Amino acid sequence: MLLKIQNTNKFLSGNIKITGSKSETNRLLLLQALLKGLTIENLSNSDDGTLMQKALESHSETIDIHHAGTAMRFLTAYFSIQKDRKTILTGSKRMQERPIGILVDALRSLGAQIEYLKNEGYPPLSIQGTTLTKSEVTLNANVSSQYISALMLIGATLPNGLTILLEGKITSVPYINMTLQLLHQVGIAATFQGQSIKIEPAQLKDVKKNITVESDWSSASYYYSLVALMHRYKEEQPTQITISSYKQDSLQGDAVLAEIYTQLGVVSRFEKNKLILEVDRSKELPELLELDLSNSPDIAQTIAVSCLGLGVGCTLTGLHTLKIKETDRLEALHTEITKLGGTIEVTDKSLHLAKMTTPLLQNCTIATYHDHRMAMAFAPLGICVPICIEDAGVVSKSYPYFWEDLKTLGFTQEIIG
Ligand SMILES: O=C(O)C1=C[C@@H](OP(=O)(O)O)[C@@H](O)[C@H](O)C1
Ligand SMILES: C=C(OP(=O)(O)O)C(=O)O
Repeated sequence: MLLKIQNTNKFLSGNIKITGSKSETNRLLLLQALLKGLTIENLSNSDDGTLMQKALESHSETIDIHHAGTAMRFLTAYFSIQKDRKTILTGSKRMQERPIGILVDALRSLGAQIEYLKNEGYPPLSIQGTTLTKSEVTLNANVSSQYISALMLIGATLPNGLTILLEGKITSVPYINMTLQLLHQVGIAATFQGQSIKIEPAQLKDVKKNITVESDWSSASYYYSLVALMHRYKEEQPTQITISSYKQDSLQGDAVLAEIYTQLGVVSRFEKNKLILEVDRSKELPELLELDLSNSPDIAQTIAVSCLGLGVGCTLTGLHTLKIKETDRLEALHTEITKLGGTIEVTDKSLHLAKMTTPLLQNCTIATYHDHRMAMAFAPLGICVPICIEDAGVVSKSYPYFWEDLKTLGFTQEIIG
């Protein structure tokens, strides 16, 4: 579906309800499968969450998790400990290009029986469930934190618990802390200090616990971007978006958005569990925004596109994980920002966008490369120029109602192909 979107009113007001964090959802679903008695509210309605839930309920030998990175990594660990069960875990073409060797090596060193069915180091995997007998593992922590979270989630089921020793600079640290906090919430003792994580063994009986998932901050980023772009328009244009349900003490690292976007003229405040976003037109925008996003890689595309639309230059570093996500996000940003008239340079771990001084090119068609965040990151530019988004349905990976929600904010949408 090729979607042409724009917001000619230059008017932005509305209330948006976003469902639970997909990261928290997929951790809690796995813990629920191990613990029983755990109930979860405000689950993510994302494809990734639904696929995870179905995979955990399935009795089939072959399980296809499509594009869901967390499901692939977390379920590799989960099926490794399902004694006497054989599982073939596969995913989309892109998933078969996303490396998993570090996690497989770590699980094998603990006693897991995992074989590669196609390419060494990549899904699909054949997993023969067994009891993992060892209790200490060392792995490289600089490629994906999901490998570490996967081990943490099953750690308490091992007879002697699990000590995870991390080598190198740890990436996406808030996601590891999220896993740690959720383990604590379900009563599993765990610590994370320096380069070492320790999970105590636990009797995984009925926990009788109800957890309400906070809404997804990565999804909230597109509204921060929209409000920031209103900085371009005159004083009289009302701008207020309320999004719910959020917490001031979030487990999600992407909550750092609130702080980052103050630099781009967005003021956000809490009213109970509602987050109210407004534009601060008196804010003088920087010439250049410099950020290290190694702790919040999923908001890199949103921020780069906000800067493009606002005519702010940006240097984003700590982006080494972007090349192995749903697409090579650095290359994808390079191609699509160039189409709009921007000047951008990328390396394998950073990007630099020059301050744009000419208007954005109109009616560009943005390719999305099977990446939900490419579609959603570029959509807010519809407040500046008419823009076409290719394969718009791709948003369902994390935010299936994104286009409907955008419509309620006055965006017109026309399917043109
Ligand atoms: O653990 C998680 O829920 C996630 C961790 C991050 O991945 P990396 O650790 O691979 O950067 C993030 O990009 C992804 O969307 C979700
Ligand atoms: C990278 C992402 O997801 P995953 O790695 O879980 O596929 C994402 O949602 O941006």
